[in-house]
Amino acid sequence: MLTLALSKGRIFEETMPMLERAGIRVKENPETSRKLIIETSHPDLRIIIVRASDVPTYVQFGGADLGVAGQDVLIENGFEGLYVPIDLGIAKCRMSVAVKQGFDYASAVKKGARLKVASKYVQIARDHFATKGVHVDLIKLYGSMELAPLVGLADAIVDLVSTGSTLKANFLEEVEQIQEISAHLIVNQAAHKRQRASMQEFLDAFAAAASPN
Ligand SMILES: Nc1ncnc2c1ncn2[C@@H]1O[C@H](COP(=O)(O)OP(=O)(O)OP(=O)(O)O)[C@@H](O)[C@H]1O
Ligand SMILES: O=P(O)(O)OC[C@H]1O[C@H](OP(=O)(O)OP(=O)(O)O)[C@H](O)[C@@H]1O
Repeated sequence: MLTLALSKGRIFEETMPMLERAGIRVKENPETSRKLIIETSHPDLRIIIVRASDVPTYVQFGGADLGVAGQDVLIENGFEGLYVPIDLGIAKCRMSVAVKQGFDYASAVKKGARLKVASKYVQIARDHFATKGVHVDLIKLYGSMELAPLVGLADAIVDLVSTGSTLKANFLEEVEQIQEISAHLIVNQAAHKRQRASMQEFLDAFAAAASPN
């Protein structure tokens, strides 16, 4: 039996069609069921439902053999113990820097100002500003990052952007794109070595269903 870790919401919704293309049906809908372990129509595959940011942890420590996680979560978590074989091309968005409309980010950077940056993605933010040579004070948040510049908590945020409508609704603007993000299949390295044959069927199914960039 192999265990696949998924998070509720867009990762689950966008992974389902991939499994269905391989003829695998999931027996419960996590949006309506309270169950955290869900059987599939495949006798050798079950799904566990965890927080998006916990998917790499479950896979890394063997609580799951496989998982689907965004690159944002992977970069923040680190890749230790993980094999990342397939860019699934789902949950596509980008990691960006955003500021309050009217804040002159370019000249603040040019002047060498020290910026207060709020983000859930502190590792990505730290690396980005270090590469640019910009001094920042990082403020770790767990959600609603868009609020931080509006109430004076931060000059800028580092967050995911897709349509841009969340930024627009909160009078923010995207001033820098850090990187494109999509969800990847991740595999426990030890499980991959041990169970290569039984895993290959699922790796092939995901590879066939993936639509990478
Ligand atoms: N607006 C978006 N459009 C497309 N993909 C997105 C968007 N926002 C996030 N994602 C991607 O989908 C993944 C899962 O996002 P989701 O919103 O389900 O979890 P989360 O709320 O960020 O995680 P957690 O519950 O752990 O805080 C993210 O890690 C990211 O890779
Ligand atoms: O550019 P947009 O299309 O508006 O998407 C961007 C929003 O999407 C993500 O939030 P998400 O939708 O995951 O909100 P949630 O974490 O509250 O579910 C992200 O944190 C942004 O707030």
